[in-house]
Amino acid sequence: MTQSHLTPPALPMIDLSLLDGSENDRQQLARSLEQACLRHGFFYVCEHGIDGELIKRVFEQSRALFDLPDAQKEVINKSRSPANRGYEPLKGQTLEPGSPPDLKEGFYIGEELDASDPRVQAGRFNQGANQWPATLPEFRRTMTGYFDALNELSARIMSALALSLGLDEAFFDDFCHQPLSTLRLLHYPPQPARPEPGEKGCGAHTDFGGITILLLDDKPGLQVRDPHTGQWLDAEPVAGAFVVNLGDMIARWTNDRYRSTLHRVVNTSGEERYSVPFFFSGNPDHEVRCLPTCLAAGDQPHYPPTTVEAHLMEMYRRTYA
Ligand SMILES: O=C(O)CCC(=O)C(=O)O
Ligand SMILES: [Fe+2]
Repeated sequence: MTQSHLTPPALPMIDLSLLDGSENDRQQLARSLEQACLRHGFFYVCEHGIDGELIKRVFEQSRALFDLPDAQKEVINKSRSPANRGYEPLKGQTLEPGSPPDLKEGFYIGEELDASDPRVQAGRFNQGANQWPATLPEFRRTMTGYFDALNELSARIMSALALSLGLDEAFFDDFCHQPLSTLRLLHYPPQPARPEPGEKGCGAHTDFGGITILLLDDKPGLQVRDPHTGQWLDAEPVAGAFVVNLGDMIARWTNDRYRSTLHRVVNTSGEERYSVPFFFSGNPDHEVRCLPTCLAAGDQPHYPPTTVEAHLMEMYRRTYA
């Protein structure tokens, strides 16, 4: 056994199967999730029910995509898509203002909506068709299967979050209905021997939306800033578990009781690193407002109500400005 197996993970582990257990189990889940959200806003989730074979295929297809010749990736460049779907080249995003561009390439997938869908006709934010790689026959089916599975998993995690906040488990059902979700494939080449000052795989940032479910390969690199000590913790991959983190919307719901947490990636593994974040942002029309259980008597909400769509548009505007 190597040393890393003996070191407990830096972040708490949440067993999601407790959601289907006894009342005691559900209380245990609620309390451990509450602690995880208050302490880090970042945690591992195991017993999540997602098929390991599907996860294997997602990584295979992701690798195959990034291995395509540049010319084939260019044909499906994200800049050709009104819904922000497709390929984002290396250094295409700068998540940490003032730092060099991120040393990663990416690929964005969302719900497949054709031009006749009312949401597309109305020009709603990020809604539309995907751009699929023509030369990878298994890619679309694999990613669509994973996308659907993670929408369901997200809804379960939202139920658990509701319990952790003293709410009915169905509280977020309206939020979870017809959600706006983004599946993002990422590839981080090894950092160059002499990186630019401040150069990272992914600059320090918080995620915009509701929750993020992050699938990691076996390479380290993800670092999470401890909100209480300011230290950067290494979030090592744990086989069979996802990393889940709270996005910026959570502060609006909870009046800053739960917060999103800064994180970044520095791929010093010396090898290629692949990860697959899934951003669950919920129903675009859902109104995000201070939760009844998060407003003590005499307190005022720190944020005015907004909608999911308005919140996301504002966050995108700031990052890609
Ligand atoms: O690759 C990772 O481990 C993290 C990616 C991430 O934070 C993001 O895409 O928002
Ligand atoms: Fe992130």
